[in-house]
Amino acid sequence: MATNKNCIVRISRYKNALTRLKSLGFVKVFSSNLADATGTSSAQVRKDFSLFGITGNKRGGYNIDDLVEQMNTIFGKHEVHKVIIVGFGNIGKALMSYKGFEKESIKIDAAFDIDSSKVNEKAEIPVYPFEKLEEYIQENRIKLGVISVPDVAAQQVFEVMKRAGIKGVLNFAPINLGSSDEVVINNINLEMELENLIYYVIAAEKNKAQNNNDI
Ligand SMILES: NC(=O)c1ccc[n+]([C@@H]2O[C@H](COP(=O)([O-])OP(=O)(O)OC[C@H]3O[C@@H](n4cnc5c(N)ncnc54)[C@H](O)[C@@H]3O)[C@@H](O)[C@H]2O)c1
Repeated sequence: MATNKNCIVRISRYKNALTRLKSLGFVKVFSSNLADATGTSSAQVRKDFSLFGITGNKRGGYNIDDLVEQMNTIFGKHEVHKVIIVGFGNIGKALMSYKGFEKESIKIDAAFDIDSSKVNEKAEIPVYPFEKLEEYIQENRIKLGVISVPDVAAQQVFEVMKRAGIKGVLNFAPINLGSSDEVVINNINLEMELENLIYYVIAAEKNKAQNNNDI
C-alpha cells in the first residue's frame, strides 16, 4: 500500500475529529465535515479513505461508528501493544505516568536505565537495569521501544534493541540513528519542531508588518 507519514497523520486527525463529533451526538459524517474539522479538502479525505480501503456510503454520509472501527483496525487497536522505555529521566518518567496511552491500547510495560538509583524492579511498572534490556525484549516479545537517553547513548541503545528484535522505535534523542530495514524509526526532535514553529511565527509577523506598510 502506497502510504506516507502525512497520510497516517491525517487518518489520525480524522479519527480524533470523529470522536469529537460522536461526543456531540452526530451519527453520520460527510467528507466535507472531516475536511473542515482537520483543515484539509473533501477530495483529500476521500483520497485517504480509498488509499486505506475505508468504505462508506458517500451520498448519505459515512457512519461514524463504522469509520472509527475501520480506523481502529488500521492502527492495530484491537490488541494491546506493549512498549518499553529506555532512559528513565525527564521524558521517560513523563511518558510512564501518562494515563492517556491505555485507551489507545498502548501499555508501557517496563523501563530501563543505566543509573542504579532509578532502578525499581518492584514498581507497578518496573524499572530494570539496562543490562536486562536484551533478554527482556526477547522473553516478552516486545516489538516497540522508546529511546529517551542522552544523544551520546542513543545509538548503543538502538543496537541492543535491534539485536533483541524490536520492530519500531520512537526516538527522542536528537541524533540520526541510521536507517534499518528491520526497524521502523520515528524521530521526535522537539528542538527542530520549536525552531520550525519560531520560523513560521517570525514569518507571519513580518508578513503582517509588510501588509500594514502597504496600506
Ligand atoms: N526533556 C526535554 O524536554 C527534551 C527536549 C528535547 C530533546 N530531549 C532529548 O530526549 C532525550 C532524553 O531527555 P531527558 O530530558 O529525559 O534526559 P535525562 O537526562 O533526564 O534522562 C536520560 C536518562 O537516560 C539514562 N541513560 C543514560 N545512558 C543510558 C544508557 N546507555 N542506557 C539506559 N539509560 C541511560 C540516564 O541515567 C537518565 O536517567 C535526550 O536525548 C534529550 O536530548 C529532551
